[in-house]
Amino acid sequence: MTSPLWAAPFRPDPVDATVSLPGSKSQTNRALILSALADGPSRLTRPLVSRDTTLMADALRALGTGIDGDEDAWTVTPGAWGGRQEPVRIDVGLAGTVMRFVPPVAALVDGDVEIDGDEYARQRPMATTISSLRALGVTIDDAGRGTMPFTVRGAGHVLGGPITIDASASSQFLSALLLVGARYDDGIDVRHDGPPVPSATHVQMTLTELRRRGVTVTESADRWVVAPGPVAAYDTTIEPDLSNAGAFVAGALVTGGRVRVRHWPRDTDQAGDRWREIARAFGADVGIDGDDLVVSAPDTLSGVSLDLRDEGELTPVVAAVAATASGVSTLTGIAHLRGHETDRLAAITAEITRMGGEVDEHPDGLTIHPRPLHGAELQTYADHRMAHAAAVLGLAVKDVRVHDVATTAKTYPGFEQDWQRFAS
Ligand SMILES: O=C(O)C1=C[C@@H](OP(=O)(O)O)[C@@H](O)[C@H](O)C1
Ligand SMILES: C=C(OP(=O)(O)O)C(=O)O
Repeated sequence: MTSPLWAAPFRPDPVDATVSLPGSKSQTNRALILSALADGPSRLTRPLVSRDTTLMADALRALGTGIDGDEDAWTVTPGAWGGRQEPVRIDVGLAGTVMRFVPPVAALVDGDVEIDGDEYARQRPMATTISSLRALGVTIDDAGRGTMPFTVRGAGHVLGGPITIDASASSQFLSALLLVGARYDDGIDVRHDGPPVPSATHVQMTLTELRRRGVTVTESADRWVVAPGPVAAYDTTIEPDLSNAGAFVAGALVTGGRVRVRHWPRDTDQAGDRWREIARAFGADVGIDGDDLVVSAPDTLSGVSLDLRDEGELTPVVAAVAATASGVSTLTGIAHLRGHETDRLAAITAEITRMGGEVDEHPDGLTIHPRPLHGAELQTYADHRMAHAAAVLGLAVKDVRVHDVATTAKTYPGFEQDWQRFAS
């Protein structure tokens, strides 16, 4: 079900706001997976409670994990992996982390686990998940589709060992195997063969989270080795989601304003930390004040030239800012965004064009030209980040109405209310 048309708040003068963000999706879902595989209970403080993380928690519960608590903290109690289990069906929604991270874990139960998701999820790339599990000896029934729905017929354990995959369509194929690898009999030794793996920051986050839990993982060019062994229980506090913070930084940029983002972590693997460099590239003044990030926009935004391969998820909001800049912007390294929640390169091009903007769509990027923009009804394609981009454009340009802003609940329930407050 989609939400009614939303009149995005317009702000003709500079915003000056302070915001606090909900927790990181990528950290929460990694912490859930690793806690479910651990040798004892773990506590997650300030987890993100959103559609993607609820789907992950429900998936792990279906596989025997105990997850209890409230919005402030969850306790994750691992089940006994390897036991016989009745057939279950897992709903992955449109969550890449759930659809790619859960099947290699489902292979550890002795029983059938059906994996399916939203209608559009069936179009997201999944062939590498299916072929890599098959190469590791796991039986998968996908009726020859190479996409969802499919059934993992787990045997209670996975041999693991050496495997070669092509993770160029999504880093999540690689992270998925690394996250579970310690619990495979021989660990996992993954080689990547293909065009570059995107989202290096997310792969780094996977390695950091494994090491925090005592897992031995080594990396060299295009090869990652996880030793078999226990995953230590680990209590963790989830950082604020910096990719979602990007919408607010962008809101300050497009209005010539200022934003203070509370509790910006000093040392983080989050892709959104790149916003510090991105805001500077647009001409902003960016500083750390105590625990906070403070971004002050220039009077006129410069065009930017950015390779976003390692932080592709930032692209829709970066593109929205670029559409309001005074110069041409080029965003490159992002062919893999065509397999995200929607084909984001096509979606960004269509929506900015709808407002009178001009975008050249390339196989692996976008060129965005400075053009006067006008109000329009913007589509969001069940994509939370297209909704954030639409909100940013609506702040800068009068009369923007947005279809299905509620899709932001994928990673940020309450976005609409927080944005309204930010804009007023
Ligand atoms: O591992 C993760 O948490 C993610 C990895 C990235 O996926 P891709 O490599 O498919 O872009 C990113 O875009 C996604 O939002 C989250
Ligand atoms: C690509 C994204 O999500 P997912 O985890 O569904 O791949 C995203 O959040 O931008």
